[in-house]
Amino acid sequence: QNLYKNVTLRNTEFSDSSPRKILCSDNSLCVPFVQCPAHVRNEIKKSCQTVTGREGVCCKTGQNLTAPEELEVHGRHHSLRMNLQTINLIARRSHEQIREIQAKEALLLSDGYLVVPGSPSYDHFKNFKLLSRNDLFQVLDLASRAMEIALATKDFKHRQGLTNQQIELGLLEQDLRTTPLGLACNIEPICPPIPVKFRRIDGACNNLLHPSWGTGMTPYARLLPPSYEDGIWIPRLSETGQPLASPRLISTTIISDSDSFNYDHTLMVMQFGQFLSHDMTQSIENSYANGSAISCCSFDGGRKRGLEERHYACMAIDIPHDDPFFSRFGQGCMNFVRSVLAPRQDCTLGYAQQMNKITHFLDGSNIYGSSPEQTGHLRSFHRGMLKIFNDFGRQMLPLSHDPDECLSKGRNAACYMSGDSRTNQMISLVALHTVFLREHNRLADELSKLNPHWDDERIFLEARRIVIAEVQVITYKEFLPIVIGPAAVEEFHLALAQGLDYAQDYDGSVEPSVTNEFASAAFRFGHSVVDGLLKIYGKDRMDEMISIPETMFQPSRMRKLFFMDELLSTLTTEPLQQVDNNLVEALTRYMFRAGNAFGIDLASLNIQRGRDHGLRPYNDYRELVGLPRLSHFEELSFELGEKLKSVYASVNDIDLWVGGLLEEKAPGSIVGYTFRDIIADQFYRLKKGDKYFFENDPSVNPGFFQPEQLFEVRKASMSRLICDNSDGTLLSRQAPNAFKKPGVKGNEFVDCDGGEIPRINLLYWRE
Ligand code: HEM
Ligand SMILES: [Ca+2]
Repeated sequence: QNLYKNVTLRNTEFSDSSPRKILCSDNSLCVPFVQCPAHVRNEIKKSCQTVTGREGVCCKTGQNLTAPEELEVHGRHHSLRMNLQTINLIARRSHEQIREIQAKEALLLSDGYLVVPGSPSYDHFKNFKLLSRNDLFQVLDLASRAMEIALATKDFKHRQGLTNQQIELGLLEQDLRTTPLGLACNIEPICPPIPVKFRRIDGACNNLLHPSWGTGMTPYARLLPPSYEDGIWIPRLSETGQPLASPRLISTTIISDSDSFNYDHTLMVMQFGQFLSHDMTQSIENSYANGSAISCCSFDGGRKRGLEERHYACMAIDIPHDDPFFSRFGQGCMNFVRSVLAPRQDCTLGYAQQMNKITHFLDGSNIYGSSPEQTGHLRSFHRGMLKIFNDFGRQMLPLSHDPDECLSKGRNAACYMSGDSRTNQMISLVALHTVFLREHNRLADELSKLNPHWDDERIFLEARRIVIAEVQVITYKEFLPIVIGPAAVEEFHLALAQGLDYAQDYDGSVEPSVTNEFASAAFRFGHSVVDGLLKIYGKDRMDEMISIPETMFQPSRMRKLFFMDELLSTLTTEPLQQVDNNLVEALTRYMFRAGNAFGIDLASLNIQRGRDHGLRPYNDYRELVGLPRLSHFEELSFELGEKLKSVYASVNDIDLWVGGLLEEKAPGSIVGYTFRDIIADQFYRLKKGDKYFFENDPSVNPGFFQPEQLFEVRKASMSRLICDNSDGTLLSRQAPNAFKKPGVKGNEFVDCDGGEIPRINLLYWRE
C-alpha cells in the first residue's frame, strides 16, 4: 500500500477555483480523463464535469497508473517475491547474458557491421549522437544495467509463470537495492540541505523527495503501461497474433504529400515546436561501445541482416519490394536501432523503460546543455556570456569541432554547437538557436552593466534564469493556446498568472517527467506541419526556394549576410501546414539524403519508434482521454477507411501516431483530442511539477522572481526575441504575435523600435 500513499492528487485548485458542481467524494477530484489512467481498467468510474464543462472523471490516483484497490483485484496478494537464492541465480544469469551480448557486439563491430558514412542512415544516427566520451560511457553503462534488469525480469516471469498483465501493472514491487541485482539500479543524486537559488544544469534536486525526477538519463513516465509481446521488451504483435504490417507499408498507404496550409498560423509554430521538443526529450539509439552506429541492413540496403549478424537492438524496417519510391533504388531495408533503456527509478523488476537523455524540465537545456560538463564547453566564462563564433561581426553559434558533424566541407562550411546535439538537423532550427544564444548574451551584457559588481558566474546564472523564463512564457502564453487551444489551456489550468501575481499551483506529487506517449507519438504531430520548401524573400522579391533536405546537417547558408533575417522572416510570414496525414516528401523520401538519390522516411521511424517504446494501440489512448473506442476504421477517417483496413488487421492495432494524426480536430486546437490531451497533460506536469517554474512563489521556488521582475518577464514574446536578436539587415518590423498570421487586424506589422511589442525592463534587476 505505501507505494501509493503519496500519489493522491493533492492539487486543491481543481476543487477550489471553479464554481461548478463537483460530484466527487472527499478524497477524489474531478480531472480530465487523461490525468486518471486508472479509469481505463476500473469498472466503477464516476464521471463529473471539469471547469470547461467537459466530462471528466473522479480520481483518487492522480498521475498514477493504477489505484491500490485495482491492484487488489489484479492479484497483488499473489506472492511475487523472490527468495535470496532465486535472486542470486537470476542475477548471475542476467549478468552472463549481458556478457554474451557484449561479446557478440564486439564481434559485429570488428566485422565492420557499421552504418556507411555519408548514407542517410548515418545522418539519422547523428540525431542520437552523444557529445562527449563521458556521455557515451555513462549512457551505455546505464543502458546495460537497465537491460540486465529486463533480462532478470524475463527470467523471473518464466520461473513463476507470470502473466503480461502482472508485469504491466507493476506487481513486482520487491526492492532490489540490497540484493545482487541492486547494482543495476538507479543512483539517486545527493542534494544539499538548503535549496539552491538557481536550478541545477542536470535538473537534479528539484523535488527533494524524488531528487532524480526530471534529470537527464532517466526513464520516460508513462500514461498507460506498455504493450509488449512478452510484457517486457519484445515489440507488440497484432491482436490476431500475427506480426504488425511494416511501418513503411503503412506510411506509403496512409501518408501522402499534398499541401494543406493553415493560413491562420505561421511556420514559427513548427520551428518553435521542434525547438521546444529538443528542450524536453531525446531518446538515444543503441550504439557500439565506441559510439559508432549499428547497421541492421545489408551494406546495399537490399535486405535485413540475418540473425547471426544482427545486433540484439536491431529492429530494421522492411521496405516492400513494390515500394513506390525506394524500390527504384533496390532498397528493401531501412535501418532502425532500438532506443537505450534506463534503470527503473524504483529499483524493482519490471518492464523495460526507455531513457530520456536530456532534462525533462522546460529549462533551456537545449541552449545550455543537460550536464555541467556540456555547459562548461558552451560558456565563455567572461561577463556571463556564452561562447560565440564571431562571423565578420555577427554573433553566431560556436562552430563545431567535430569533423563528422557536418556534411558541408571546405572553407565556408559551418556546423554549429549548442546545448543540444540535434541543432544542425534543420537550418531554421539553427536560426532559432542563434536567436536564443544572442538573447542570453544580450541579457548578460545589460545585466553586467547594471551590476558591475556581479561576477561571471552570477551574470551567467541570472541571464540563464531570465532566458528560461522567456521560453516558459512563450510556450504557455503564445504557443500552447494555438496547439491545444484555449479550452484545453483552461481545462488543464495552464494559463499563466497575471501582473504581479505568483502562481499558487506547485504540487510535489506531480511527476514532471516527459511521458513516452508524448515523446514518441503525440508531439511528433509536428512532423505533419513541416513545409518541404523554405521560400526566402529578399528585400522585395523571392530570392530562393530551398528544399529542406539540402539544409539538413549543412547549415552553411547561415553565414550569408542577409540569410538569417530572411529566414526569420520566412518563419514568421509563411503559413503552417495542417496536422493531417500529409507529410512532405522531404521527410518521407529525402530526409537526410545529403548527396544521395534517396533519404529515409520519418513517418516509418515514428511508427517503429512507437512500437520500440511499447506504446499501446491508438484505441487504448482514445479510451484514456475519454473518447469512445473505434469499432470501424471508417469512424476514424471515411476516406481512408479502406486503406487503413488494408494495413491493419484490426482497429485495435492502429499505431498511436497514425491514429492521432487522422483524428478530427478538437475545437480551437490544431490537433485532435487524443494528442491534445496527451500534450496538455505534459505541459501540466512541466508547470505543476517544477519547483523552479518561473512564476512560483518564494515559499516553493528558491529562484523566485520579485513581483516587479515577474511582471516584466511576462512581457516576453517570440516577436521581441526576433526584434532584439536578428541581424537588423531586413527585419525592422514584426507582427506582435509571431505564431499568428501577420498583417491582419489585431496582428499588424509594427516597428520593432516602437512600444507595441513589449520589452522586458531590466532595471528591476539592478542590485
Ligand atoms: C524540421 C524538420 C524536422 C525533422 C527533419 C525532424 C526529424 C526528426 C527525427 C529524425 C527524429 C528521430 C526519429 C526517430 O528515430 O525516432 C525526430 C524526433 C522527434 N521530433 Fe522531429 N523533426 C522535425 C520537426 C519536428 C517538429 C516541428 C516537432 C514538433 C513540433 C518535432 C518533434 C519531435 C519529437 C517530439 C521527437 C521525439 C524526440 C525524442 O524523444 O527522441 N519534430 N524528429
Ligand atoms: Ca530540458
